[in-house]
Amino acid sequence: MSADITAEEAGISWKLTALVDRTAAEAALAASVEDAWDSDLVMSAHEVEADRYDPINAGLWRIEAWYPRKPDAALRATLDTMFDGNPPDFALEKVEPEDWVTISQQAVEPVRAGPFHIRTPDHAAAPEGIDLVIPASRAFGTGQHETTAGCLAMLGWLRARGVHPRDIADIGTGTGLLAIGALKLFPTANVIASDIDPVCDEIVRENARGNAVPLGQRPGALHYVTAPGMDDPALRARAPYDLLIANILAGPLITLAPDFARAVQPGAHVVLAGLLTTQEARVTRAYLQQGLRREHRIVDGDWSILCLRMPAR
Ligand SMILES: C[S@@+](CC[C@H](N)C(=O)[O-])C[C@H]1O[C@@H](n2cnc3c(N)ncnc32)[C@H](O)[C@@H]1O
Repeated sequence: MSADITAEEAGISWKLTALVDRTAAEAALAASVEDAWDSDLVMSAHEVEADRYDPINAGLWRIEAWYPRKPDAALRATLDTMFDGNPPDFALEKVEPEDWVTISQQAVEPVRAGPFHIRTPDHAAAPEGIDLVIPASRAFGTGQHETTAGCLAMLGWLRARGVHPRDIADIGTGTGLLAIGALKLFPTANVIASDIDPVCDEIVRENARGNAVPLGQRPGALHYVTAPGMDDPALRARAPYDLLIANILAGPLITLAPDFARAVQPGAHVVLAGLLTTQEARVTRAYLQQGLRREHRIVDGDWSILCLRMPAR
């Protein structure tokens, strides 16, 4: 690293780990969403399962958190908020930069999710199922993750119930997989996909071409924009949507609830993912407060995938 590049710019981050009881873990998760999620700390918590390597800590919760800078006063203040002035002793580990997305996508095996079969170009098409081809890339969304697979399964569930959306938005599209899947299921829909990360622009376009999905602003085509949340003229102009999909994270999903509710029409479905089962109640509450109703949920491991609906007039 050269002297004038900061550790953060070089991609170095710090991982914090601690074991706490369930009450402390749940209070910290709640605070991470409601009070401090806009800090740079990203946190998850999982109950420690009893196994032969760790029988003693079974029942405790392992908190894992990542911070993009060397731990500082701002981090201490955030942890004080999360743990009500009494944070546990965190073990600290420096994490060297790696292209985690690409690494996690190497050697990915084909996945079945709802009516879809997702594979890389190295694998053969399956004899049945809607074939989606997504090569490894620097964006999230190969179908391997529970949240992506759950969203695809939720699209299949909607289709099986006779839902035929015409105006679809996929917010936080990553590789574009959900938007492309939506177009395969609903081939005459207007589909717009967006991501806050500019790297997705080229990747979504390549994946659209690789799956014979036309790009453009007409029915049956995919339009892509780089934007945070709904903050883009094209996203606003195409509203109201009758299907909005967002696989992001619990904190942003809660913050975006009013924007999403404003962007959908009566009777519209909203598919949300990126939330742990422990975060489901808080995310659901944010959307119920905006007038939506619960329609369906899929739970896969620690992850919940929600389908909510704006009541028809
Ligand atoms: C978990 S990935 C999901 C990718 C893909 N939709 C899938 O289901 O696999 C979340 C994506 O949301 C994007 N994202 C995060 N916050 C966002 C925001 N406020 N607005 C738009 N995109 C966001 C990230 O850059 C990332 O690509």
